[in-house]
Amino acid sequence: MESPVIVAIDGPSGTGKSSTSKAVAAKLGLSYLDTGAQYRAITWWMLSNGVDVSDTEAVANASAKPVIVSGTEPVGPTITVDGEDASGPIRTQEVTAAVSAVSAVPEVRTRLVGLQRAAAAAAPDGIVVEGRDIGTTVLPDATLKIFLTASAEARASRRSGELKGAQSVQATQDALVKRDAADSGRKTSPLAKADDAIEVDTTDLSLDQVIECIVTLIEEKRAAR
Ligand SMILES: Nc1ncnc2c1ncn2[C@@H]1O[C@H](COP(=O)(O)OP(=O)(O)OP(=O)(O)O)[C@@H](O)[C@H]1O
Ligand SMILES: Nc1ccn([C@H]2C[C@H](O)[C@@H](COP(=O)(O)O)O2)c(=O)n1
Repeated sequence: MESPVIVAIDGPSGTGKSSTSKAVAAKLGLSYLDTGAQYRAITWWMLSNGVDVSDTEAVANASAKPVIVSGTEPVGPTITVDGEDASGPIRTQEVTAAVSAVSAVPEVRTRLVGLQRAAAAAAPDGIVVEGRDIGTTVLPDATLKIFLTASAEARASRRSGELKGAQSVQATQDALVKRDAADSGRKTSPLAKADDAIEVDTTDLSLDQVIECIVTLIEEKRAAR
């Protein structure tokens, strides 16, 4: 029997990690894990439970409390916090504005990295895991590591399409760049490309082209085993 294939997909915000990872996993019959959703979920719990997210010690002390469960089916990934569906609330502007501060706290990262490694170990045929530190820290022995990039302009224009004009493209771009700087600048496992990751610049590629490129790279890795 073939050993499970583990794919790490990292990169800055809005480069297409979620859309690409879900589609690749669905095409190849693999599980899928959105680790950003887990950082958002713990942030939502902190905000909902009156924890001051700028107080590192308070966040660290509370980090073991929420029960976070991720469903890894790529066509319908789920996330619950203390048994409650969190898929909507974790996408609010309030959570987006606070998530970088919470995810910089080492105790939060230790807790979630444990969940992420457990999910990868439990995936029967393999998994596509997306985030910021998957190739560098969470799954350093992944079969394939991809680092997605795209220009700030392309990423802002993609996100603005989703927000349907609720925010100007420039404001969206400023927020993306600010979050990337915080995620890249933190001490504990910052957003970074692993030395052995393949960089794919998606600025001028359609989503289908990116998906095809990564499926091909996985098939090449499988054939070489
Ligand atoms: N290659 C592409 N061309 C055009 N649009 C794309 C491409 N890839 C993704 N998109 C679109 O860009 C938006 C952001 O994509 P997605 O949510 O997958 O990015 P992400 O890297 O996971 O972002 P985040 O880190 O903020 O969660 C989505 O609307 C998606 O449909
Ligand atoms: N492996 C990860 C995944 C995510 N984060 C943090 C940093 C992001 O700004 C935030 C939200 O992620 P998104 O939903 O935009 O993918 O979560 C991290 O630190 N490490």
